[in-house]
Amino acid sequence: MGSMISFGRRNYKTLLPVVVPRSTSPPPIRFGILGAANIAPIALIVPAKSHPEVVIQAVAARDKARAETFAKKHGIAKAYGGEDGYQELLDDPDVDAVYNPLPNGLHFEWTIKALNAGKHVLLEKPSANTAEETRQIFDLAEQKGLVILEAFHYRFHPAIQRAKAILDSSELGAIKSVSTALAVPNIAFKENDIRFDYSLGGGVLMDMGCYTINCMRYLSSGNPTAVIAATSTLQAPRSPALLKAAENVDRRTTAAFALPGDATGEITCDLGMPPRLGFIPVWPEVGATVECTGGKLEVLNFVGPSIYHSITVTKPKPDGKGTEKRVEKAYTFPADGSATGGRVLGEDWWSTYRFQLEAFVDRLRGRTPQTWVDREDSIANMEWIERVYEKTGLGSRPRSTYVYDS
Ligand SMILES: NC(=O)C1=CN([C@@H]2O[C@H](COP(=O)(O)OP(=O)(O)OC[C@H]3O[C@@H](n4cnc5c(N)ncnc54)[C@H](OP(=O)(O)O)[C@@H]3O)[C@@H](O)[C@H]2O)C=CC1
Ligand SMILES: O=C1OC[C@@H](O)[C@H](O)[C@H]1O
Repeated sequence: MGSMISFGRRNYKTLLPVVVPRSTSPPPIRFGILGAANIAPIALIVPAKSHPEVVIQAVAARDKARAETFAKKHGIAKAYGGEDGYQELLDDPDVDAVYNPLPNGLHFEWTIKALNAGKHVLLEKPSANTAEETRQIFDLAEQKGLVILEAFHYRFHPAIQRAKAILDSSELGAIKSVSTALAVPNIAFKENDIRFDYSLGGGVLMDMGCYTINCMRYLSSGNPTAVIAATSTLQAPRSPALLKAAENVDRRTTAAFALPGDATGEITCDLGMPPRLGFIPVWPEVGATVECTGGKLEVLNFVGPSIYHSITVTKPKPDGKGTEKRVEKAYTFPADGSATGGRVLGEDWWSTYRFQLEAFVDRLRGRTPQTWVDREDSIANMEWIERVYEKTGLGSRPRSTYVYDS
């Protein structure tokens, strides 16, 4: 009963946070959003309400009326729209940082344009269509002295960091295998979703697979040494009009990896699991399992842990007779400040996105963020996405045709 109440309280506060007063000195960082994307409220607009140093200043949409409606709904001062709307937002001197939640295939072009306009960028995952594009994005950001972050929000939450700390301690011994999964039922996305359009960088490996690869790499503290096998099931839209867009688009992909130290890795991602027996709805699957020489660690809901999660450790009993289980939750960082450089950081209702925003702002302000997803991490993640696509035979998503003067 108690945990039901805290579940309700936590999630209520996440969705409807108390709006805190904005800082005056220094003035808040003013964000502009490229596209009236579905994810923008959850990933930035709501988290910003409880951050005193952030203001959502502008939104741009291809359709001006859509931008205006979105701006009105979310209390955003400026709305840009039409053919030049995105660029006008980038050229706005009242915008300091840009959130880029465009379709994957447009991440490269609009992040390069944002950096060239002198804006810091919070960039949605996956960072681009290819590792080479990701490298160019980070090169330009470094050259310009701007902050760029691939929005792997779950990495900023205490839950995944606690799981990693258990693995890094001597408690469970060496890692033997890591498997990660992210799969949703076929009612989650419509057939015409950007995720099913190859020309926009679609495919489950890009969308959900980027998390499963990232989490596998994070928990195993390194990069795979090889893709052993990979298989995809293609998206098969019922509407003939969508067949062309869905060409080369994987709906489900599984892959097996060799990991350092003779360990193995496995990922599963699915954007449209069919109902069992054709009519029984299936539950989403969001988990990570790590088998170690001295036990097992399981993380339930590593992607959205602020909603609910569990970290389960199973290991042999000290007397060797059977196993014992321990279940942990980590909605906050340890009170002793051991994970946060001595400072008190966050609330139990902070979402992954709120923790991420804190880190992004810290970096912009010259403070040390609690954690970070750095250049090499983002590049390697794209590299392994491409290697899996190579193994499935589907090939990387199309390289951007955008050419800029570097
Ligand atoms: N961090 C997270 O938890 C999540 C991240 N994401 C990532 O965010 C990005 C957007 O996802 P999501 O919000 O679900 O997608 P949406 O389809 O809701 O948003 C994409 C936006 O892109 C704009 N756009 C520009 N050009 C095109 C085009 N040719 N076709 C379609 N849209 C276009 C649209 O903006 P306009 O308003 O101008 O029409 C639209 O609002 C993806 O990269 C995805 O991987 C998504 C969900 C969760
Ligand atoms: O968090 C997420 O879950 C659903 C996905 O389709 C989305 O793109 C991803 O970021």
